Amino acid sequence: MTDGLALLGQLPPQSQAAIRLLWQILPDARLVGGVVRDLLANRPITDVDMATPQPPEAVLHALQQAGVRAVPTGLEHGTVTAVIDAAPYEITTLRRDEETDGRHARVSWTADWQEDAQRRDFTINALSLDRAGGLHDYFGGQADLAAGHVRFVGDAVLRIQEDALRILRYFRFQARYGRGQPDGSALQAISSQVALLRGLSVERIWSELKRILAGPQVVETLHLMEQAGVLAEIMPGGASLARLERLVATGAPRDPLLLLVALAHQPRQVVQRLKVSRAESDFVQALLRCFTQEEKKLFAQGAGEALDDALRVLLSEEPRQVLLGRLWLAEGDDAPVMADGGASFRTVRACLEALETPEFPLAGRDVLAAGLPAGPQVGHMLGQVRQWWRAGGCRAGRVACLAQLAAVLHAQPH
Ligand SMILES: Nc1ccn([C@@H]2O[C@H](COP(=O)(O)OP(=O)(O)OP(=O)(O)O)[C@@H](O)[C@H]2O)c(=O)n1
Repeated sequence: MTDGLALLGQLPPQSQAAIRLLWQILPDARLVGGVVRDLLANRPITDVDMATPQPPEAVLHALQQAGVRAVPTGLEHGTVTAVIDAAPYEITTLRRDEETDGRHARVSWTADWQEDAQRRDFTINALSLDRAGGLHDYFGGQADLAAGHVRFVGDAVLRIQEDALRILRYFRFQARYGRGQPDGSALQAISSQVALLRGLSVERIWSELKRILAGPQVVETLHLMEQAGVLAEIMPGGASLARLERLVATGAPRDPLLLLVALAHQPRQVVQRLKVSRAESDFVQALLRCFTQEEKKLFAQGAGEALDDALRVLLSEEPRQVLLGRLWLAEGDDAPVMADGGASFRTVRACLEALETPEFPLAGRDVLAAGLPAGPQVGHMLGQVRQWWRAGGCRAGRVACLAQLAAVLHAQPH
């Protein structure tokens, strides 16, 4: 028999020690769900879930007896969270669904591992790993994972009706693990249940969509979502894949927000409706600003001092990631009108990457030290010198800026 821990080599040492301790306290517990899938797929582990045939009160008691902090995070669902070295480990009692309305399930405990596996969404998520290293695979999940098949456990329609988020989870796993011909019956089931997506919170939709957009098989997966009528449901204002495909084909970074802008017809409307975070929304708004005709003309000229100056000025205003993202979008859209079919965009990107972010070298105290009394004119004066600094391609250093400040002050009417 292999030691269960021997398979955990890719986990950080802290998690390995925690699981070792939990297996000492609850020897019949198993690792379940995503952690087993990702261990087998050799992928980074995000969180560790365990299941046990012990009822939650017994789990709570055993952990407390062993001196482990235990929080009853969802006793009615059988979940106790052990906190070890400030990291949470969810331990859930094996469950069977008594009834569900698609959002809330009434559950009862069971000691039957297969029954618990049967209520999970996909075969690749229904695997469990015991302390002795035994892998329990009731529905062929290991073979599906190896073959890149995402299959529902049992009846796909029922699984979706239990929780409509599973429609998006299906595509998330498809984008991450899917290979070859997708399961036709799953797609048919999804098409028939697509209206259930309307009952999901926008936060849950966005969280899944972001992960779909980050998946290696994003293009193929979005095509499936389009065919199944899912994209139309979750993208207000509509979506089309051509621009995103061009972006991916040119080798753009797989940034979910960049891909979202390329995908959505109305990206502003989408980020508003999906209630994305403030930082994400700001990033999208910034990506959507277009380069001016003058900037594009400069880009078309290729590398040189004028381009470096223009890019330095842009960098003094906006984060590098935004500018790079906007360049990728512009390349996809404008390559045909550029004389060299987009080669200059590559040059512009390379120049941008090579430049340091310019920092305006003066602050308010320099204006005060130059003799101006405190007040709104300090900011005004700084602004004037900054404008001069930008007009010169943000090249001037501190000494030159101080000289310019003195000159502007001198020229002021007294
Ligand atoms: N709608 C859902 C959500 C979760 N699960 C089950 O609960 C496990 C844990 O779910 P979650 O932590 O949300 O996702 P993971 O599969 O663990 O994936 P990841 O950790 O990458 O988010 C899943 O593997 C699956 O067995 C399910 O059956 N149906």
